[in-house]
Amino acid sequence: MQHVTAPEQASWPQDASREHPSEVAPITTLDELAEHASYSLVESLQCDPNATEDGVDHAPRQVFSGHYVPVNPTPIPNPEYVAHSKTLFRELGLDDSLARSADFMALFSGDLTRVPHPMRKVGWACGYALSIYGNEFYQQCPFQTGNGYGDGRAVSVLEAVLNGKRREMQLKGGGRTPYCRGADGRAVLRSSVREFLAQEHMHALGVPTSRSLSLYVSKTEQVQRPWYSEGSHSEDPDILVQNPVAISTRVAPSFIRVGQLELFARRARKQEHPRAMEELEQLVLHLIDREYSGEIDPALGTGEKIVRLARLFRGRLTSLIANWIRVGYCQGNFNSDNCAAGGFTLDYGPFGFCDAFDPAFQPWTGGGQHFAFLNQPAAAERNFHSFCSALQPLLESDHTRLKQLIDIERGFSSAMQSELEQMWAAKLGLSDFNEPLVRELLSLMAHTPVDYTLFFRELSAIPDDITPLKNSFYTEADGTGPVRNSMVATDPEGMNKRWTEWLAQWHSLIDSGTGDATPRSREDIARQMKRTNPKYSLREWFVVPAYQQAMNGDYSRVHELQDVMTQPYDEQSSVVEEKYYRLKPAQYFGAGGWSHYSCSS
Ligand SMILES: Nc1ncnc2c1ncn2[C@@H]1O[C@H](COP(=O)(O)OP(=O)(O)OP(=O)(O)O)[C@@H](O)[C@H]1O
Ligand SMILES: [Mg+2]
Repeated sequence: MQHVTAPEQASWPQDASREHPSEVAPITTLDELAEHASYSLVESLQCDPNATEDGVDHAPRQVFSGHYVPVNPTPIPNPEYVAHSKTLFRELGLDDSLARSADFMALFSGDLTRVPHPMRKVGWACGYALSIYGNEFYQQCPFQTGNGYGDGRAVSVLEAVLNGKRREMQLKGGGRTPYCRGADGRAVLRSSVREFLAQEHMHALGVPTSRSLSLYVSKTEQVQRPWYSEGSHSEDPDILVQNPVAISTRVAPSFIRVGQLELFARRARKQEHPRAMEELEQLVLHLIDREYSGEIDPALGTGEKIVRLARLFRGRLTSLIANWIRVGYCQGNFNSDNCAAGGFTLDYGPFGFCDAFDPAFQPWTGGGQHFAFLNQPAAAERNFHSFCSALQPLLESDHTRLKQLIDIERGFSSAMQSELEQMWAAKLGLSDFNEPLVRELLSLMAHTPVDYTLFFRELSAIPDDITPLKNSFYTEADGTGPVRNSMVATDPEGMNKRWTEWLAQWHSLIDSGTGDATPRSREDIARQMKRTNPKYSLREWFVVPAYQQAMNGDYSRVHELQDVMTQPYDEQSSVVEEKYYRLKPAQYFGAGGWSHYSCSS
């Protein structure tokens, strides 16, 4: 797990050599991949007793108990290869040729009928509950009970141990499940391209995340989704568009969400059935096994494991949120059902990367301010509350540990604060957090306004005066976008003065080396800052042309973005720089689909 720690250690890009499989020859066939299949979830957890074995279970219904439902994915017809992640293939020990091979493609476009033994011919979907900003919801369930909510279009198809790590592979858009709530179970190419690119970009940024394995599109099946007409500035979509359906496969140690623990805790609390408490405990122990086995000794008793789990998840979650803010990422809809209990980023639907810095940046119109960019620490705290509440029933008779759990929950905001302070210090090349410096910076950044990514990258060169920083300032005086009412428009001289004063203060801090055991040169500091502040981020206005072209069968832009965005800290070529190291053009501010969206699926 990456932590925002001392600047010397703040080297977020993953060490590629660690990801490379050992000398073992890469897997080139599905038969070889099948040898690694190992289904811990279905083997150790409870199946819905009302489920059919063949997984033909595609209509909305209530699932009252059990951790999973066997579900047969619905393949997309006439699948075509769009992309695969070479980086993840290498980590898993898969040969690139597999991605275009017929049987691999069949499996990861939803056809399990021909998979080799011991792969299972049926996938599985899980139920989960929803809390929005810490408040329990039932309304989203068609039965108003919570029993019909969960993986509505996500179907896991494989668990395998590859290169010594257990991974689950989950189709997104794999058709209807009992949790589909009457919807089509599909994902369109647009949203699939977004999620596919974003997952690998986040990994390259050094932010824990689910990963992208593959992306296939149907050449013949399309579905309708609400969207924006060309040039629309409306908040809500104003037209319906036909979109090809696609299946992307994501990979993680598990897909257990905070909402999933909540579902079982709610049942246990209400004693909905005789095995409810046991099912909650099984799920929690399974989570520990899948996500925390390296840090929690299996020999410990359950109570102690639970306390350690809470402490570890708190550490991962606070580090995750600090990393999101470090790279300008807004999840957009950080409910408990989009919060992975393993502490990594999950569900790239409503997300966006900040262009013009705004603490209230929120690309998803349905998300509200509570899930906005700098409110994410507070949203995470609510999810952590939901997480701890779900563990509580298991400690009811163990007062000492219950008290420890409560203390861990209470400590969230100071743990979060400390992660944020280390993150801001690292972004600024400092060893210590300096509150007035950061406060003034955030105010200046918002009021100027500046481009979040460009600003920190320009600053990373440690300029002598503010001239280079101005490359990151939005200056169009056309009264649109972020410039309206900004300092650039209303008080340019005052703005220059404040920036100059701020820069002088920052210079004096980096040159004084406060907090450093051995003083660092400006070159060292700049190097560290450039590994903390990415040069490239996956802005929506880069992704739109990529999915638009992909909808016409041209995937070259997707591949180009994949390439650029998986080396986000590197300078890259001048061609790349010209194209992707840029301020967002004024016409995209406020444009539906480019700056905001209400439908993310
Ligand atoms: N087209 C669809 N058909 C069936 N269920 C859907 C569809 N779109 C979304 N859902 C379900 O609605 C719920 C909320 O949607 P949300 O946008 O969070 O999900 P998502 O992007 O599909 O999910 P995930 O969190 O799995 O990445 C989820 O439980 C999801 O499975
Ligand atoms: Mg979701």
